Amino acid sequence: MYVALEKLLDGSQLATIRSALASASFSEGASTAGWYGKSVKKNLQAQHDACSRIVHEAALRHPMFRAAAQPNVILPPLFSRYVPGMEYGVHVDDAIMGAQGAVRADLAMTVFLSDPSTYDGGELVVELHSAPLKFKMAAGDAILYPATSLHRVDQVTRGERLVSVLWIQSLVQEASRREILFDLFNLRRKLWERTGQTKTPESDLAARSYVNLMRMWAKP
Ligand SMILES: O=C(O)CCC(=O)C(=O)O
Ligand SMILES: [Fe+2]
Repeated sequence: MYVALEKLLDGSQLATIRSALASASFSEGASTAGWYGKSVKKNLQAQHDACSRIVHEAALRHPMFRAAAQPNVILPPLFSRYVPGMEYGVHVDDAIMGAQGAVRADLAMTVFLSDPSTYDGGELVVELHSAPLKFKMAAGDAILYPATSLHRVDQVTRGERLVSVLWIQSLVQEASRREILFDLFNLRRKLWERTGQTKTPESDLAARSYVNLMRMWAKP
C-alpha cells in the first residue's frame, strides 16, 4: 500500500527545518550504510534532533499516517540531501534497524522538503514487476511505502533535493492486514461524513469490526 500524505508539514515547520538544516553538518550517506547499501548510496545525510522532533510529531498528528501505518515505533527521522550527480541506487531497506537493533522496519516514509520546481531528477522510484512507481511531491507532502520494496532515488541533475526519511515498526506486521484496517478506518470516516453523525447502527458495526480486528492483529 502506497499512501500519499498531503501537508504533513506546514509552511512554518518547513521553513524552520530548512533553515536549521542549512547550517547542519551533513556527512556521506554511504558511511551509515551497510556493505549492501554502500555501493549504491551517493547522498549526504544528517541527524538533527530538533528537526527530527518536528517531523516525528507532525507524523503522529496526521490521521492518515496513524491509520495507514498503525505505528508502534517510529525511528528518529533522518535528513538527506542530494545535489547534482547524487542518487541512491536500487536497494531494499534493512529489516532490523535502530541503535539497539531492536526495531523492525515495516514501512518507510519520505517527507519531501524541497519545492519540486527547484530541482530536476530525484524521483523516488519503486521498482514493481510491471511499471515503476515514481514519486516527486510538493514540499511538506510525504509518501508512506512498504520497506519491503526494491526502490531507488534517481540522480539529481539540477538544484537540491532535501528530504526526511524515516522507518516505522507497525503494530500490525502484515501489510494485507494493515490494508484491511485502513479500508475500515476510511469506511468509518466516510460514513461519518455522509451522515454527519458520529453514531449510527452502521457506524457502530463498522467500529466493532475495526476495533476487533485490531484486537486480533495488533501486537504492541
Ligand atoms: O530519499 C528517499 O526518498 C528514499 C531514500 C531511501 O531509499 C533510503 O534512505 O533508504
Ligand atoms: Fe531505501
